[in-house]
Amino acid sequence: MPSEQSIFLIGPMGAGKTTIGRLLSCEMHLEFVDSDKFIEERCGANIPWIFDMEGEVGFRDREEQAIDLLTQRRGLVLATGGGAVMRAENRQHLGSRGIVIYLCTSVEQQIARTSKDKNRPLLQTANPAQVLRELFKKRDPLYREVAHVVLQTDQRNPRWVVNEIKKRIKALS
Ligand SMILES: Nc1ncnc2c1ncn2[C@@H]1O[C@H](COP(=O)(O)OP(=O)(O)O)[C@@H](O)[C@H]1O
Ligand SMILES: O=C(O)C1=C[C@@H](OP(=O)(O)O)[C@@H](O)[C@H](O)C1
Ligand SMILES: [Mg+2]
Repeated sequence: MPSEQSIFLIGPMGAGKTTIGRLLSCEMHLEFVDSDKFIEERCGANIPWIFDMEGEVGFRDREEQAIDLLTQRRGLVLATGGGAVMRAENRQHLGSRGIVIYLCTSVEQQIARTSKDKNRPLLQTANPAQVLRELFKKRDPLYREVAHVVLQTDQRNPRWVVNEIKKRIKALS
């Protein structure tokens, strides 16, 4: 892969985008950016606060700006937020500016990985599994539309996922 190529991780909450992205960037000696962290730093507030004060639309507007800026950078591993694929502009930027990896996972695994974390506003409900199932129905086709590589991560440890991504990227060239 040309060294300046960027890698964009997409997929639902708890798929491991942030965790895998950080590890992958170390292994490949690329810069790592998490779009949620980038938004929080630019805004000076955390994601729950942005959802509270500006609503989901306010967050999505910030996310769209972040995705546009970050996908223009070269040599980056970018972990996106799970809803980034909802806007067509984001899909266009992700799909055309780098290699897009869809990290898939089951709702059961998502619940296991996210239940102790209170920083995902969409999951602070009585029935997060139901929310995740509905989001999956809407978003899975969008993840697949934009992905160059689709990888199932259930029961796979982060090290395995990173190695598999490296293999799959090599196979693309
Ligand atoms: N492949 C994996 N195996 C085991 N635990 C994982 C794996 N991927 C992520 N995790 C754990 O799941 C939680 C959520 O991961 P995170 O990277 O924040 O997901 P995302 O950014 O896709 O929402 C973290 O505690 C992380 O350590
Ligand atoms: O799926 C979503 O709509 C969201 C996913 C979160 O990121 P992770 O996928 O990294 O948890 C974060 O962007 C925000 O809470 C909304
Ligand atoms: Mg994340």
